Amino acid sequence: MEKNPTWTCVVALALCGGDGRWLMHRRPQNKHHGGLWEFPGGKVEIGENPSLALVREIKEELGLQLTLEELEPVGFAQEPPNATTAQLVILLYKASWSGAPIEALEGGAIGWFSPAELVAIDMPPLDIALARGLFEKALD
Ligand SMILES: Nc1nc2c([nH]c(=O)n2[C@H]2C[C@H](O)[C@@H](COP(=O)(O)OP(=O)(O)OP(=O)(O)O)O2)c(=O)[nH]1
Repeated sequence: MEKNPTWTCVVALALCGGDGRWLMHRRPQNKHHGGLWEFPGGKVEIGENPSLALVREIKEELGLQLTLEELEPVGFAQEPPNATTAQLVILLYKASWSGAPIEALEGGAIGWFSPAELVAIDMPPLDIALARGLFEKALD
């Protein structure tokens, strides 16, 4: 069996506001995938629980204190195996938000999008698959 021990686990959040729009974060220009819109989140650290990693990332990036109970796993996407770089595996969770306005605390920008708008913005390849899976029923 071929083994790929170098994959990287990323956790990401699909956050739905009270008006049915979803939050996306625009990556700072100087980063990998700079300028593209992504679900907020980040890399899971070695030995870290994925849901706890997402709670940590969202606190750092958006200043929101989510609880584990609020996070619903809704899908995942993974890069094809690749001999030269670590394969990304993204776990997507869903939560709702109707509290105070949110800002991007670590650079970049945030935006709120309807499902139809969200699937049309510029995103990294894995996010296109995640967004389509998330809104499969809504877009039919
Ligand atoms: N947070 C997040 N990252 C994503 C998404 N889609 C996607 O391809 N990625 C990639 C970008 C990054 O390479 C990696 C997440 O790492 P990160 O959010 O901690 O970003 P980072 O700036 O620390 O990563 P990097 O500079 O090392 O690339 O996953 C997404 O929807 N959300």
